[in-house]
Amino acid sequence: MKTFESLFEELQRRAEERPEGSGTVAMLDKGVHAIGKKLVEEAAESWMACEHQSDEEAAEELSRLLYWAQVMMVAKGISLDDVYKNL
Ligand SMILES: N=c1c2ncn([C@@H]3O[C@H](COP(=O)(O)OP(=O)(O)OP(=O)(O)O)[C@@H](O)[C@H]3O)c2ncn1[C@@H]1O[C@H](COP(=O)(O)O)[C@@H](O)[C@H]1O
Repeated sequence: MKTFESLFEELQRRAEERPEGSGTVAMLDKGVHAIGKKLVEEAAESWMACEHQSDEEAAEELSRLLYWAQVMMVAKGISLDDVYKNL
């Protein structure tokens, strides 16, 4: 199963290798403003799912929120350690 750490490594590899068809690469090219909009959108969808939908749907939305947080980290060059030291 994928973990937070393994997804982050995968996204960093995408940024380095820039494979054809990667949605992550496309969004990294759009930049922080566009990524920020997706981050906020998924945060709102996570909130709504947690209030009004099933636990499974809430978990799905929350997984997307984590993905977009990671895309933002890659875009900004922020490492896992940079984030973890604040936890
Ligand atoms: N975990 C994710 C992931 N979670 C969310 N998303 C993106 O976030 C979007 C949000 O989904 P929604 O259902 O909310 O769709 P939406 O808001 O209607 O989507 P849009 O039409 O606005 O894109 C999805 O369409 C994906 O673009 C993800 N995109 C990629 N990954 C993983 O990231 C890795 C790299 O992916 P690629 O860069 O695409 O190869 C792979 O392991 C993928 O599984």
